[in-house]
Amino acid sequence: MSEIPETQVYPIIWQGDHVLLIDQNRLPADYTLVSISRSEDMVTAIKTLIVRGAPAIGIAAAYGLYLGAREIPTRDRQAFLERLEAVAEQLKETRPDKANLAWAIDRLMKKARNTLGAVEYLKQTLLESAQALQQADLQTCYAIGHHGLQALPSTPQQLAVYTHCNHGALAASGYGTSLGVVRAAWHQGRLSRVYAGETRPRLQGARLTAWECVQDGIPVTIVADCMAAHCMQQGLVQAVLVGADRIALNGDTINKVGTYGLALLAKAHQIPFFVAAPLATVDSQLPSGAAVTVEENPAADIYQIGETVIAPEGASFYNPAADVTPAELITAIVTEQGAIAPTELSTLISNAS
Ligand SMILES: CSC[C@@H](O)[C@@H](O)C(=O)COP(=O)(O)O
Repeated sequence: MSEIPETQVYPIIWQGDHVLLIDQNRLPADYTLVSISRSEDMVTAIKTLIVRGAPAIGIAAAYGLYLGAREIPTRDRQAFLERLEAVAEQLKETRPDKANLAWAIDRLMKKARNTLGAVEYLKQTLLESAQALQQADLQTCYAIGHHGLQALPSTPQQLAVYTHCNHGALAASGYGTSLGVVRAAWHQGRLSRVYAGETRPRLQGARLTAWECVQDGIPVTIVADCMAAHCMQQGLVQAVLVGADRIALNGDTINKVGTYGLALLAKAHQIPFFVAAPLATVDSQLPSGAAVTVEENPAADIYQIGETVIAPEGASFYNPAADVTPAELITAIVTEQGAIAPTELSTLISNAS
């Protein structure tokens, strides 16, 4: 693997007895750290998108579980595990679309149940497990960056890529999934520019992806979402890179609303469309995306921008958080184990488990 450049952005920082989160709602205007000492505050931070992006949410929730465990006074192991289960459920309900959330919580709960010893020891084990998860995710992001770089079209020598939402360092433990591929390409001289779709309504592309690119000196052009087709038609981009909230076993991918439209456009313009995500984002209980229902976000996201109302009274609003991209529109899914065709995913998962 080529040398891994350092990234300066770590959205979740364990500070000895509490967690610091970069407040992603305030970027890029303000770089503010929010201190989280209680599980309940982590629940709020995830629900309000202070921390966001599927892998980052998984890690934040893992720390949230430890913070919740710390608050449980009993020394009785069974009673402790029962109360911990309730904390786990509360965390899992925060943003259920994100596969990494249940994945992380289930892993820690299994660890707690299978660890022998006193309650205090279980608590310490939960903290160490959350930290290990965070470290492993960073390595995963580096591996995704490496494999994604190999999967990019070999010509032209320098590519411009189109991205949607934010799947960068801010959305993981650092470095990023799809934006990890961007970083790897940039450091290998294979990237000319990122076209960051602004990603209405919450503007994660304009606010967060563009901010990360600027921090790293990566040339970035922000476009409104409605300009994607035009950019492709004009030959401005040679690949589309997105992340994933959840991937079904057949490769159907649930991600920020707008992803499906981009996949259709990429196919129409014969541009490769890559999904980059850790295997933790694959839901082994989900055979396909056919029956998936997605979260809906508040109507206010649509009828106002900041504090300004932009829509007439009397209109109604529809604000799905995500959409489903059928596997046949995806050129490759880039995981920490390599870039594969969506049809190869179920075999990879059964070999990994
Ligand atoms: C590496 S993050 C992958 C996805 O979670 C990402 O693409 C995305 O859609 C994030 O949505 P968000 O609603 O901002 O959490």
